Amino acid sequence: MAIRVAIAGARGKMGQEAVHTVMKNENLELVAVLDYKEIGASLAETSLFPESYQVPVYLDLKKLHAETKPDVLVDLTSPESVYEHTKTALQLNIRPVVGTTGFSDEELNELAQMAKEAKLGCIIAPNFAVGAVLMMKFAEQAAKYLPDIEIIEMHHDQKLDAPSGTAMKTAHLISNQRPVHGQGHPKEKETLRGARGADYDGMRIHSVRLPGLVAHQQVLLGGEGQLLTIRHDSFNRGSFMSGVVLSIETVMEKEELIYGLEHII
Ligand SMILES: NC(=O)C1=CN([C@@H]2O[C@H](COP(=O)(O)OP(=O)(O)OC[C@H]3O[C@@H](n4cnc5c(N)ncnc54)[C@H](OP(=O)(O)O)[C@@H]3O)[C@@H](O)[C@H]2O)C=CC1
Ligand SMILES: O=C(O)C1=N[C@H](C(=O)O)C[C@H](O)C1
Repeated sequence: MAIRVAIAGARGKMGQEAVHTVMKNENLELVAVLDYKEIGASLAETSLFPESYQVPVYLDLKKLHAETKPDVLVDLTSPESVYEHTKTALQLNIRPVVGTTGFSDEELNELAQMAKEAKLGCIIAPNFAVGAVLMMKFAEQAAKYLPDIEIIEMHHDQKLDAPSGTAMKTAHLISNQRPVHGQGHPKEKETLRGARGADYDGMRIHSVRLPGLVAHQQVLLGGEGQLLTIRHDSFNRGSFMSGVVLSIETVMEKEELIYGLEHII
């Protein structure tokens, strides 16, 4: 039987790609989309999708659930709405697959507790691209040997959160491998605020936003007389789709929250 999928954020850059991916996959059925603006009764009524996409649009997740009974909610919305969507989905027995970034640690902990109590799968993946997951894992390993690290993430200029979820996840993985320590000269002083980037346990994160970019990150690991650079580039949003499908399939088999695609690939 096909997995019944609902998508929140279907009009967005990732959402549109995800809609096409689910529609084309015979093991998945797109039963509804969740929006927060009046865009018509069905996806086909928007100019974004073909006439054949007769997928109902809901403004309320509870109503969506009552009428279309999805197994999974894929969230590709905004940092402002994702926490409430995920919480409500878990309360309604819908398994969340979340690509939206911008969670606080407290929110992640609370959702993990909810998923555990409900024995419900929930996957939160800051990056669905397999190459990006490898980049993070390689950086985590390399940090044992080269613990002075700066992360440079580069994204399109429509991105709402900084640093990116991927940079935060990378820093989180690396921080398990290296002692917290300051980097650069102990007496260094910024003459322009922000010049040294954000500080994550002494590691520095720099966020670049430019038109033309999609999603790119490099991790710079410095040692005496040497530099290791680990870089990943997503050139289009198709790069994320195999991870979205894998997450939808896998979340059906899980009974807890999983944070990061590295736990399921
Ligand atoms: N995990 C991963 O691999 C990836 C994650 N992302 C993350 O996914 C999220 C979306 O990215 P992207 O597609 O580029 O962003 P977009 O801004 O292009 O799309 C977001 C869409 O969500 C809609 N939206 C906002 N709030 C709600 C709501 N409450 N209910 C339903 N829809 C809503 C927006 O509508 P409107 O514009 O009208 O406000 C918009 O159509 C971001 O957090 C981004 O960081 C992105 C790429 C890969
Ligand atoms: O907003 C984006 O585009 C992306 N967001 C995710 C993030 O914040 O890491 C994943 C990817 O980098 C694209």
